[in-house]
Amino acid sequence: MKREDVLMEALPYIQKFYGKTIVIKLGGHAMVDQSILETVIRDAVLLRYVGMKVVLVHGGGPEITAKMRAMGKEPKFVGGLRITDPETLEIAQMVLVGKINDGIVSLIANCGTRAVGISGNDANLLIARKMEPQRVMVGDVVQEVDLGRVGEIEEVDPEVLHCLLAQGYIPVVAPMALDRQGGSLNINADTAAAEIAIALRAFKLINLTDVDGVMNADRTRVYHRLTLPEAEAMISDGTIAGGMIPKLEGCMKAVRNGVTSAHVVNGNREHNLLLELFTDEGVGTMITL
Ligand SMILES: Nc1ncnc2c1ncn2[C@@H]1O[C@H](COP(=O)(O)OP(=O)(O)O)[C@@H](O)[C@H]1O
Ligand SMILES: CC(=O)N[C@@H](CCC(=O)OP(=O)(O)O)C(=O)O
Repeated sequence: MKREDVLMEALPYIQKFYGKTIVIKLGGHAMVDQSILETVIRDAVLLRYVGMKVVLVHGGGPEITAKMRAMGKEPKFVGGLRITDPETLEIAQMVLVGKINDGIVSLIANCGTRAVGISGNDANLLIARKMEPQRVMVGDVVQEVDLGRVGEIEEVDPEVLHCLLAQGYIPVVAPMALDRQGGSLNINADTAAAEIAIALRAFKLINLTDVDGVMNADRTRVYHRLTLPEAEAMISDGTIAGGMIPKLEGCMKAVRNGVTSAHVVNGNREHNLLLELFTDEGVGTMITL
């Protein structure tokens, strides 16, 4: 395809998305290569300059895991959620807020754009309550597992994001929340991104991760489009596992609550964000009603 054709293919999409809000979730597994991360950030800045309101929500699971191991702690997950004792909460806060959030803001600044890093703790953005113990199968027996300081989002106050977007800043959000007593809770970043997309009445939620999209059970095929019933069936029959569970559940909740489409895209391939948004065929999985 000629270079001018590429630009012309993008035009109807640029027109359609102009002025719309897009929430981009940057998964920890999509941030392992610094040079690719830099291209993702440049793509996000481009979206901002073609008129979209861009909000970034980031994860950092692999880095939290690495830091825990370095401190002699073995991470444990239930349904893709990290069991978070008080020490793990401190590590998560340090990694997510102190390191990753700050790093993304700096990368955006390097692209000549102003970003503001916040966490869900700021300005009542995310209010959560401690998650109820989860039932898990251990052998043939159902056991209840307390996840510790893991939060379930109860309320989102998007005012701070509206203010930042109106002033032209790119908000960069770390997935923490406060409970009603002012204590911090660890929030899965996919869930945080979905709730923020809903509260902002975003047009799109894009999940950047390390696989080409939602795949079948033996991981040989990527689904380019999924409806809610299809996605639900894949969760029930166990095709969806680990970190993909909160991701797909977040996408489904977003779509059920007014977000036009939610996407799962491989963020480890350069410019996939632009290709998903601005080409006819896209590159990942698009989830719609
Ligand atoms: N059906 C599925 N299709 C694609 N990926 C899946 C599926 N089920 C589980 N996964 C796993 O989900 C992972 C992505 O979730 P996660 O590790 O939490 O990523 P991130 O850190 O980007 O949020 C993939 O690397 C893959 O191993
Ligand atoms: C409760 C819970 O699991 N919180 C996540 C927060 C970070 C995250 O979600 O990072 P990814 O997007 O890279 O997976 C965690 O501690 O790993």
